Amino acid sequence: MLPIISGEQVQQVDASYCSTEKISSLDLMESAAISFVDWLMPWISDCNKPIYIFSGPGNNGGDGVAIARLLKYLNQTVHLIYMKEVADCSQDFQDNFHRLPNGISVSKFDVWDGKIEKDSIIIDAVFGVGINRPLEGPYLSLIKILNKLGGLKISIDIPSGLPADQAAFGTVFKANHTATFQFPKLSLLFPEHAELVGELHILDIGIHDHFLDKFERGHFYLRQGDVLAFHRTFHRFSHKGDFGKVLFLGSELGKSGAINLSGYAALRTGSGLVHIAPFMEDPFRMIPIVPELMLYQDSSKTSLNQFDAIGIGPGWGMDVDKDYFQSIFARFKKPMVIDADGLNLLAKYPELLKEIPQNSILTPHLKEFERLVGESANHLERIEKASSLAKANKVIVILKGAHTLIALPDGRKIFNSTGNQYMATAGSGDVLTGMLTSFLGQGYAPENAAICGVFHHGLAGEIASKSKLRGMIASDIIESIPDTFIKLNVL
Ligand SMILES: NC(=O)C1=CN([C@@H]2O[C@H](COP(=O)(O)OP(=O)(O)OC[C@H]3O[C@@H](n4cnc5c(N)ncnc54)[C@H](OP(=O)(O)O)[C@@H]3O)[C@@H](O)[C@H]2O)[C@H](O)CC1
Ligand SMILES: [K+]
Repeated sequence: MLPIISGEQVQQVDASYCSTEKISSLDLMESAAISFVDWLMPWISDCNKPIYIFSGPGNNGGDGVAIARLLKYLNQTVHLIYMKEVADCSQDFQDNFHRLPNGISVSKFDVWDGKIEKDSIIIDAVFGVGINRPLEGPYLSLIKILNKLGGLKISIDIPSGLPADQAAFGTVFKANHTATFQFPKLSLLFPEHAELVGELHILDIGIHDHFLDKFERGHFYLRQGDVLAFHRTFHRFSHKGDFGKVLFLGSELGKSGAINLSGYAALRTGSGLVHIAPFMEDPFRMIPIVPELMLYQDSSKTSLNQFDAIGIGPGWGMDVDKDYFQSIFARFKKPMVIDADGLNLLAKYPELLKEIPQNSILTPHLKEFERLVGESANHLERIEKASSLAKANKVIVILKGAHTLIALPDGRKIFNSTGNQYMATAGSGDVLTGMLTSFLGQGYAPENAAICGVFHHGLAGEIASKSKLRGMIASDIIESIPDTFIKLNVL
């Protein structure tokens, strides 16, 4: 998995990479500029819109100047506005400035006429990871002007004004797209920064992952190439018992869709046998959404250990009896998945947290998480609280949302890269519960089940939303689960 290093460590990684590869920092800036232009050109080459690049005094500004040159070579109309005397800018900025070809309109900000043609493309290269204080003076004036404009606005590496590892501390450029180099900076993953970052793109500039390893500080980014290694393989003699027997408890009357979705998702994730146990006097009267689902009647006296994994919480409501809830932890001694009202009940009876079997997986969304651990000032605090909850109770906490966080009991924090806004639909969480429970039931180590469940869930959402967009529903996500295994070549 890709380590997410701090903004300060970026310079050290650059230096280590440049000295090992025997290249200059200017060469690395050139790689960054080339990767940016290669990424940008396919979707702007036909529109022929003027491009305005705003360059600050550091290497982020230097990237902007190098990009101005490359775009000019590609016959684009480029305006470069720089902020500080060239002699006071970083060396790589200066070297690039002196390489600018003719035909680019170049202005210093304090004498710039302030005109930006309608429908232009704005590229923000004012500050990168070197920002160390809130914007003020001309920088603040500029970003305020740019934030009022519409159109396509792209930040290089990080929206200017946003610190790499903390919550925003003042005015920040509002990008529609952020193209960040090599790895995502932590603050780009915070939900409260979504409006500043826009769509996030990670551009490879050639620095191999192992240059980041020695700076690793417990945060990781989960990419497609990482996931295969977490999967179990099965052979042609495997039978349905090998694929696990799982159970979903619950769903009060009127919410039986929840366990149906979880159960159906577990089947599509590969579970051999899937049972659902609706909270009804006669659970056998329920007709499951697919005939492959089996019905089960639970009582607070019977052991659940015949199952390989169970999922609890979806559709429960808050009327569930505390003794019944508590009995589950005594009757099932293996890792389980706890979601939705299962989490709300834990918030109501926090003394039960200690009774949860070790390595169980808790899957709160932000609101459920707040009920469990209280309010957080920002996502940084939330990430730390999730990690503390995981460590203190020896459970895995999956904090759902864009870039879902997996907080492991050993302190590692993993951010997911799959999924999109269309997954914010009723039942999406029930599907995740089903997938996680399925992986646990298939004998995956809980950490691997969490990683695979979260990644495949997001990927299934991406695949399903391609044709459905806003009309995507949770059942569509389930129908796309098999395609995720095909895409990852997990056979
Ligand atoms: N491997 C990579 O990811 C590469 C990244 N590159 C790019 O380089 C930037 C980081 O460049 P750096 O020069 O370290 O930082 P910035 O460009 O963000 O600028 C820092 C300078 O700005 C001053 N500063 C900081 N905050 C403010 C502020 N609020 N107002 C005014 N000035 C500010 C600071 O100087 P001070 O002495 O004034 O503190 C710095 O001079 C990275 O983001 C990438 O875009 C490389 O191109 C190559 C590879
Ligand atoms: K920037």
